[in-house]
Parts: sequence; structure tokens; C-alpha cells
Amino acid sequence: MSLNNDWYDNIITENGILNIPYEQISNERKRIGFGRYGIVYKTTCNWIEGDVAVKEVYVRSENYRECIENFINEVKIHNRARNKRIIQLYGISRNREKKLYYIVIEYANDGTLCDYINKKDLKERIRLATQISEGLSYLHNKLNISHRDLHMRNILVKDGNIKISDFGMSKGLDDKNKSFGLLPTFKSWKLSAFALDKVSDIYSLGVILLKLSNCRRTLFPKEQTRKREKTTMTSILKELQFKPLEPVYLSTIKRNHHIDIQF
Ligand SMILES: Nc1ncnc2c1ncn2[C@@H]1O[C@H](COP(=O)(O)OP(=O)(O)OP(=O)(O)O)[C@@H](O)[C@H]1O
Repeated sequence: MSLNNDWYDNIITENGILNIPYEQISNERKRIGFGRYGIVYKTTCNWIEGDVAVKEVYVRSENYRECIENFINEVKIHNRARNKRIIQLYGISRNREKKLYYIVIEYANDGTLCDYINKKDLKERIRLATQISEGLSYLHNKLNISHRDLHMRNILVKDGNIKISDFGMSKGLDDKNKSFGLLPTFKSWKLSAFALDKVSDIYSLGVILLKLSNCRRTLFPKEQTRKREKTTMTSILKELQFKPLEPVYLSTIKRNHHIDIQF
């Protein structure tokens, strides 16, 4: 990707993204998260009703290119994803003096799925699983985008409903450049390198469904539950390999539901 000094103005004009003047974002901010490239705050913006979340990206000279390319990729892909299961992108902003860039998004008042599932019953967990599948199905089948970083902390909850977030790693599926990342495997229960694409998203969905079906935060379980979970996961993966994409989302949930009830 070639980067010139106009990159910020270019992504706005080329992608129809709203440029929010920095002064319109309130200075009263509460830190709500932390990611690879900076801090996430809850705040307000004069142009938008209600609370917003802003992802602040600090561009240092040593990682200038990587930061900006990541920012551009995230904003471009996020801007295409307009669906009730996806956190809404409002616009972007910058503070030139401090070399800070901002992605302004819808605030998820119920936090991450990781925190939200605590003490939720089976019916509620199945409702959430269905919504996650709807969101992922939208990205894969309608937009041809793979998320590539799907996990419990990138899935947010607003007013009890799922909002998939964080498109920093996402890619269009026609992008030929393969890249790899670490995912937990069920053979060794350790992280292993996988090609990150649509299939790895489905794998991640399987991991999330597994966590939801057991109502716990960690993938690494106590010894006595491991065997049972391996069987569950094996059947999910088998299912995913042999059926076309769309029905798989639903059958995976039904299957998980079924297995869960049998526990
Ligand atoms: N819209 C939001 N509403 C509420 N909380 C949010 C929102 N966006 C992010 N967060 C919080 O901030 C955390 C980090 O956000 P996010 O993963 O998007 O940042 P990132 O810099 O892209 O991180 P990563 O290292 O995963 O790429 C989330 O796990 C969540 O706790």
C-alpha cells in the first residue's frame, strides 16, 4: 500500500466516511479497553446522540506505516459493514498535533460477550449464539469479508444484543495474500498456527459456541470436562467441513444446543 500525506483525506473522500472534527469529541473520557494500537474510551460527541466509543491510535515514527495501514484497513472494512449485528462506525477523527487518530463507533453498554455471559441461562446463550452467527454470516456471505480475529472480547453486547466489532485484522475474501495467526486447537489444547480466512472464522465461531454452551470464560477447562468438550468440538468441525456455509451456522447452533441439553 502506498502512503502519501493525504492518506487521511483520501480514505474520507474515497470511502464516504464521516470526518468528525476533533473539537466535537468531548474531553470527558472514561477508559474502557485497551488494544494493540491504543486505548478505547467511552465518551460523547456533539454530532452523535448518546454515548460513543472512540478507539485512539497513537502513530509513533517507529511503527508509522503499520499503524496507518492498519487504521485504513479497519476503517475501510468497518465502513462497508452496516448491519444490526455489527457495531456501527460513525466516523473518524484526528488530533494532528498529538499524532492521534480516532475511530468513532457505537458504544456497547453491556460490554464484551466475555463479561456478559456470566450467569446467563441456556436460552439466552442460544439467542446470543444465533445473533453471532447472523453477524458472521452477513460478513461472509453478503460482504465477502473474513473477520479473522473473532473472539469473546471482540464481540460486544448492546442492550442485550450482539454487535461484532474490531475489524483491524479483517480482509476481503478475494484478497490473495494469505496470513497466519494463532488459534487454540483441540488436539493439544495449545495455540497453533492457522491460515486466517473464512474457515478460521468458522473455527473461531465453534470455539465461541463451545464457550457459550458451557457458560464459562476460558477455553482451557478442568480435566473432567475436556473429553466431553473434545467430542462436542469434533462434531462441530466435522459438520463445518461437509456442508455448505449458510445452513452450517444454524445446524452448528442446533447441534450445540442438542449436545448441551444432553450434558
Ligand atoms: N464500542 C465499544 N463499546 C464498548 N466497549 C468497547 C467498544 N469497543 C471496544 N471496547 C472495549 O475495548 C476493548 C478493546 O477494543 P478492540 O479490541 O476493538 O481494540 P483493538 O485496539 O482493535 O484491540 P485488538 O488488540 O483486539 O486488535 C474491547 O475488548 C472492549 O472491552
